[in-house]
Amino acid sequence: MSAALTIDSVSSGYGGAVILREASLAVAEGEIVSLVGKNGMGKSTLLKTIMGFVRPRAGRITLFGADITGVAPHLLAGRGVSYTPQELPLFADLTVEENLRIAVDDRARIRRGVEHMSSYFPFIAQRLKQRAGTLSGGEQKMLLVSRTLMSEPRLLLIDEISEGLQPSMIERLRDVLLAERARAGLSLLLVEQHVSFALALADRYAVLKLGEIVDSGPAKAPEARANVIAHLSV
Ligand SMILES: Nc1ncnc2c1ncn2[C@@H]1O[C@H](COP(=O)(O)OP(=O)(O)OP(=O)(O)O)[C@@H](O)[C@H]1O
Repeated sequence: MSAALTIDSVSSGYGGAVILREASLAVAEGEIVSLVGKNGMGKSTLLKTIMGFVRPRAGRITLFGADITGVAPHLLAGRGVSYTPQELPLFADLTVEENLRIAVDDRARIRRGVEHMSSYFPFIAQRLKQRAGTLSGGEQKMLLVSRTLMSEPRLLLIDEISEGLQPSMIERLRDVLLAERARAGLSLLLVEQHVSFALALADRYAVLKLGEIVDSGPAKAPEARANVIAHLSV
């Protein structure tokens, strides 16, 4: 399997603070990797460094074989990667439909995309004219995931999407992301605190501790859950 993403000995940080310390991780094409770790270990920083919001100080990042180390975020758009940050970047005053249109500019694709996403999240078809800011927190997250999927990324980076979601929404989200992987061969790097969701969705987990990947393994191995919980509790 060829790599969708490789992070090779990448260091980065903010001002004088070094956060990522020669972190290395790869996501194969079609693979789902869950990145777990305690608060403040650098998980979001890793995603932001991949996306060029934080400049790498050392190391190399490749996307589908092309070197993207230090490439600015706006230049990454159109290269098949899509990023869902922890903060919800929706336009609160725009309608559901207008928010979805941001992902695609072709009318036929918008129509097909809205239909497809509504098959996953029926509220979308029912609330196309509702302002996004008036949706519930969970619905806003589903709208954001829909918008991201409508851009048909080959690699999706998602930061803590399960936070604040009720169990049935989390299960729905897991099913949707697995369905999209099966349908479109999507690769996924997921930052997650919700261990059950992280392992149920992923092929592989990786643990980030003080800016380094300190453990990784198959997510469905019998010992995976205990390993991850041990890392999160010490
Ligand atoms: N813009 C910033 N400027 C300075 N320091 C920052 C900035 N963003 C994050 N940090 C610091 O970098 C460290 C890693 O933060 P990061 O958000 O990457 O961790 P995380 O593992 O995603 O944590 P959490 O699980 O709490 O979201 C933290 O100490 C944080 O305070």
